[in-house]
Amino acid sequence: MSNYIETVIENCKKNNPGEVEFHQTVEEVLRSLEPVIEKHPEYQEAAILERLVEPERGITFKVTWVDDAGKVQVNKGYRYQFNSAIGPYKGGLRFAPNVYPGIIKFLGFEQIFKNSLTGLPIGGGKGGANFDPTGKSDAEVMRFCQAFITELYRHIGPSTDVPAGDLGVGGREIGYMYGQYKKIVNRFEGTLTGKGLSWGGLNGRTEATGYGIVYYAQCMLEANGEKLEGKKVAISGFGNVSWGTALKLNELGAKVITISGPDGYIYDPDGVSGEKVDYMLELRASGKNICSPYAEKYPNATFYAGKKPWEVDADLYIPCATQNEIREEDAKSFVERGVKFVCEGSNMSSTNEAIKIMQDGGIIVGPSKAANAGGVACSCIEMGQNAGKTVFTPEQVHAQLKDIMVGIHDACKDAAEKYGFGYNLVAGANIAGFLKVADAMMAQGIC
Ligand SMILES: NC(=O)C1=CN([C@@H]2O[C@H](COP(=O)(O)OP(=O)(O)OC[C@H]3O[C@@H](n4cnc5c(N)ncnc54)[C@H](O)[C@@H]3O)[C@@H](O)[C@H]2O)C=CC1
Ligand SMILES: O=C(O)CCC(=O)C(=O)O
Repeated sequence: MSNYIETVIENCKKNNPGEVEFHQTVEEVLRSLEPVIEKHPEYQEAAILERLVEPERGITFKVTWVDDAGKVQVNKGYRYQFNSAIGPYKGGLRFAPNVYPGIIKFLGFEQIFKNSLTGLPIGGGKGGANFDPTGKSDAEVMRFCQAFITELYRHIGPSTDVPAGDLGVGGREIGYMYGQYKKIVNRFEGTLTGKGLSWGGLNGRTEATGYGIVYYAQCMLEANGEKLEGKKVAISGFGNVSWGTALKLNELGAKVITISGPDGYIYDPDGVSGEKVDYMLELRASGKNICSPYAEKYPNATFYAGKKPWEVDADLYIPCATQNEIREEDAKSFVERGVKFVCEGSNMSSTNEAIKIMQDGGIIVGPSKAANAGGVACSCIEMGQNAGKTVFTPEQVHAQLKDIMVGIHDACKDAAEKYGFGYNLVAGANIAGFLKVADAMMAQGIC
C-alpha cells in the first residue's frame, strides 16, 4: 500500500480522534484508490485526498425544544458540508440517539462518491441530531424539527445545500422542517427534498432508494448469469428503504422472507408481500421501533428476538437498516453457506473486515454508495422539478431511475476492470465516484 495513502489515513485519524465510523470509510475508500493515484500523480501533487477527507464546512448547533411534559430538552445538531466540487451539498439528515460527528462524517464522506456516481450535479453533505424519535409524540417531533431548522436554515438553500431524509427522518419530519424553513425565509423553494406530492415533492422519491437497490441487485445477478425472479431474499429493517426494496422485489417476482428491527427479526416463509408490505409502514409509523408485532398479526411468521436475519438461508441478502449490520462472523457464515450475493442497502452495511471475507470467499458484494444511490438521484430530480416549477410523472421518474441505476452498475464494473480489480464493484464504485470529483477539483484550482 502506498505510503502517501497510508499517511493521509493516519493523519485523518489523528485529526478526527475517536470517530471510528469515519475512519472506517476513509480507509475503505482510500485504499482502493491506490492504482488511480499511481496512474495520476497530479492528484497527489494537488493534495486531492487530503482535501477530500476534510469537510469544506462543519456546523454544530444547539437544538432546544420543550417536551410534552413541559421540560426543556437540549440536543446537538450537525451539518457537515463535505464537498461541493460538482454541485451543491446534498445528503440526508439522520435523527438517532447515537449520532455524533463520526457518524455524520462517515455518511457525508460516502455521499461525495455516491452523488458523483449518479452522474448528476450534486456535491456531498450530511447532517442530523442525537435526537431519539422512539416513543416521541407527533407534537414533540414537530417542535424538535422546528427548533432544528430554525438554526440550520441559515446554512442551506436550493443552490447551497439541500438536505433530505435518512434514518429517523421521513416525510413527516421533512414536512415540519419545510414548513418552518418557508416561514423563516418567506420563499417557496426546493431547499429540502422528500417533500409531499402536493407541495413540491417528486412522484416516486419515497420508494426510490429501495427500487434503486433492487435494480442494482438485478444488474449484479444478471452480470453473473442469474435472474432475480424466483429468488429468496432476506432483508433487514422495516423502514423507508426496506419498504421500497420489498415492494420492488415482489413486483419483480422475488420472495422477501425476512424483515428486522433493533428487537430481532421476522422470518415469514409465505413471503412479505401485498398488505404485509403496507404493514411495514404501520410498524414504522407506530414510533416504537420494533418488528415483533408482525408475528402477532401474521401467525405463520416467527419472531427471533435479539437475532439478525443473516442466519436465514436465502439467495440474496439486502441489509436496509443501519451501518455495520454485517460483521466478520456474519460474513464467515455467508461464505461457509455458499452465499453468492449481498447487496448493501443501508449506508456502510458491512465492516471492512466483513467485505474482505465476503469477497475473498467469492461473494459478489454490491456497495451501498452505489446500490442505494437511487434515493439521492431522485432527490436531485426533485431539485430540478422545483427549479423548473414543474411536475414530473411517476413514469418519467421511474424510467430515469432505472437508467441511472444501470448506468451506476456499469460505471462501477468498467472502473474496476480498467484498474485491475476484475468484477469488484466495491473498488469500482470508489474509483468511478472519485475520478469525477477529483477532476472537478483539479479544474477549479486550489480552493
Ligand atoms: N431514506 C433514504 O432515502 C436513504 C436511506 N439510506 C440508508 O438506508 C438505511 C435505512 O434508512 P431509512 O429506511 O431511511 O430509515 P428508517 O428510519 O425509515 O428505517 C430504519 C430501519 O432500521 C432499523 N434500525 C435502526 N437501527 C437499528 C439497529 N441498531 N439494529 C437493527 N435495526 C435498526 C429501524 O428499526 C428501521 O426499521 C440507513 O442506513 C440510511 O442511511 C440510504 C440512502 C437513502
Ligand atoms: O436524498 C438525499 O438527498 C439523500 C439521501 C441520503 O441521505 C443518502 O443517500 O444516504
